[in-house]
Amino acid sequence: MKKGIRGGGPCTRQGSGAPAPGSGATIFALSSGQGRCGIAVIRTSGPASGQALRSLTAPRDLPPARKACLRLLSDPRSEEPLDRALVLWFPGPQSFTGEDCAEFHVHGGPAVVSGVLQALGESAALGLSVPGLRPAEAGEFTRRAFAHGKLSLTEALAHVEAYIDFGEDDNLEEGVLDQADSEVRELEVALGAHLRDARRGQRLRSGAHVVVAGPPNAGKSSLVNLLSVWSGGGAQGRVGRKPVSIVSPEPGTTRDVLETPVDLAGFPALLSDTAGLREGVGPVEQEGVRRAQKRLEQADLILAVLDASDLASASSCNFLDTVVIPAGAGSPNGSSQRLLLVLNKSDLLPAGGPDPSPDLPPHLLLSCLTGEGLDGFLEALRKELAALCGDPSTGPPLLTRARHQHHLQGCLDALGHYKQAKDLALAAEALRVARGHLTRITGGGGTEEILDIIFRDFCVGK
Ligand SMILES: Nc1nc2c(ncn2[C@@H]2O[C@H](COP(=O)(O)OP(=O)(O)OP(=O)(O)O)[C@@H](O)[C@H]2O)c(=O)[nH]1
Ligand SMILES: [K+]
Ligand SMILES: [Mg+2]
Repeated sequence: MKKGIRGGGPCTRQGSGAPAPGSGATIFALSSGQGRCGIAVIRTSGPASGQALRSLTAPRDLPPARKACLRLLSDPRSEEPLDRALVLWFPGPQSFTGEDCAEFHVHGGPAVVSGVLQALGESAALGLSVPGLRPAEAGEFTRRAFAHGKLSLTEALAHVEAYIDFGEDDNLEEGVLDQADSEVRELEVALGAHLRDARRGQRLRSGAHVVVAGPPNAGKSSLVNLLSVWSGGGAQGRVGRKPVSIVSPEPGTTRDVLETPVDLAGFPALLSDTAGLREGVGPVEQEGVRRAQKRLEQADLILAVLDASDLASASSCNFLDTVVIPAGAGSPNGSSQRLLLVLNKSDLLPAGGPDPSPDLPPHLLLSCLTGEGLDGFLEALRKELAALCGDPSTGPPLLTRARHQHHLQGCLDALGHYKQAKDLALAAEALRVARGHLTRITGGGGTEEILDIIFRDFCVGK
């Protein structure tokens, strides 16, 4: 029954000459197998389907939607009876193609079938009451179904396979390939987005890397301690954690990277305090600066801290130029590193005075000393983390399992092979591999569903 795929030969990946979908014409075709069978199904698709149905069953009205009714079919021109048949009316968009469709289930003898097909064709030729009715091109029903979004990707792949396996007769479903190409492109985009989500899922499980950086004495360690206490529940009245970093008025207090696991608004994070970034210092502090810079590169989120009352200093300007501005303009390595700019020590500014830095990139004013601006800062932080980790309550489903990631990547690779395949057999094989990966993610059901489609639409193996 199954012939297996063909290699090379005339079977190249070229589209059929079938008209573009949605050209407005109403098409008809025998959609069950040719030859002797108990019941033959003749389908129409397009705006004149209702009229076609009425003209063959005159003087009766359209049957109720999607209900099989027994009707006497007769030739609209000669009024000669053709057959007693079951007819079905599928008003679009709830139909196979998405357009108005009609089905005639006639007794399968060749005389009856050709009589009905002829009647449909003649009614068009005579321009009786059914304008624009013509025989369907090969694959045209499927193409229309695609055009109206009626075929899922799995179905599309099944159609392509069916074409390879069974399409050696005249009923070539070539048009389906163009559609499969565009479906594959869409799928590639969607898979790429899901794979990027995979990193977000990892962050959600193991914590985002949040690195506090800035020039010396900006108040980085003060902010780390504040967050650490707050995340320990201090702000909610529970017992706070002990401060972890040494705070002092002496610039260059923090010399090493200090890590604290914290829970920020429900998001796990690894918070790193770092040495103040400056040049021209002794070897120990220099090493601290080197480590700070290394840690910055690994950050998912940079909390950039400046002293709001010291924005014009060389170290502030240098930090803005080398860290803040480049991150704002999109990180150099194209990663999804984010940055939140905090102007600390707002208590040192004149009360209610103008923003000291209207020219800076978007920023928040905060005082670690008085707690002023803390709520706004925490809310901004929560948003950043939600963007990084994916908000489980609102975001897209996260890929948290490595197995999913593996199969998505496998599918994406196979789609790449599909696009490069010069030969239809290789293209189909790539699609099989791609679909195999997908069904392993979605779990079961795939093969049965696909066989269903093959048998329904291609009437193979009756
Ligand atoms: N007025 C005021 N002083 C602050 C504020 N935050 C921190 N300070 C003070 O600023 C000084 C430096 O604070 P740190 O937290 O040690 O600053 P740092 O950025 O970690 O400094 P280094 O580790 O030396 O780079 C300390 O004396 C803090 O008490 C604030 O919001 N307002
Ligand atoms: K300090
Ligand atoms: Mg410090």
